[in-house]
Amino acid sequence: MKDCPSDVITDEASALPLVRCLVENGMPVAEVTLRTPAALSSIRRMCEVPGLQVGAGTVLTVDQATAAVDAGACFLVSPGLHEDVIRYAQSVNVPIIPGIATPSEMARAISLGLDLVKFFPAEALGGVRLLKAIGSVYPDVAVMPTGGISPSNISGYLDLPNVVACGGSWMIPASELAAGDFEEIGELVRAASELTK
Ligand SMILES: O=C(O)C(=O)C[C@H](O)[C@H](O)COP(=O)(O)O
Repeated sequence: MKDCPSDVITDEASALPLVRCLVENGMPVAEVTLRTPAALSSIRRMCEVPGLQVGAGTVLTVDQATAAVDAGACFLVSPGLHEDVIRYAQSVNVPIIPGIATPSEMARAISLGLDLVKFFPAEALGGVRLLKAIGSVYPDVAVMPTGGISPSNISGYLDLPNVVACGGSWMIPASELAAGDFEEIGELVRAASELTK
């Protein structure tokens, strides 16, 4: 099964019910983006619950990376190649998945010792067509596309041999999360995890 992590939390009170909802509906990995003041405390609370691997996303600086690791994040995700963040993650042995958008950035990622990158923002860049072309020349680097992925286009990505996971926020809509509608979120999560089997 390829995993599909996701995404933004604005209120740490949502963290624990969200973890239960993700785990019960077959989602073993979640990325909490560091885009809200509640992100770090949410990561901390989510990590207390077994059954879910919680990572931090939108990690742009070494300070953020350090805080995320201190909060318990077991992987880090960045939108681009932040070399100081990559070196920090490597120095503390925490998996880092930085974003690449071109063959040159892929080459740079390889020279930094990476064998897993994010392809971001996937749909805006050219989607499956561009990723297939990049994968044909860098087949040994595993890729996690994110950005604009949805139930209508995810299978095209998952079918590519170098794609090991996809990320997306569609299964946790902000309005449902704010309203605490974990029934609806659960349905979307279950449907998403079915898509990856
Ligand atoms: O900044 C990062 O490190 C990220 O991981 C970005 C997220 O992957 C995308 O924001 C998800 O994109 P959507 O599914 O289109 O909402």
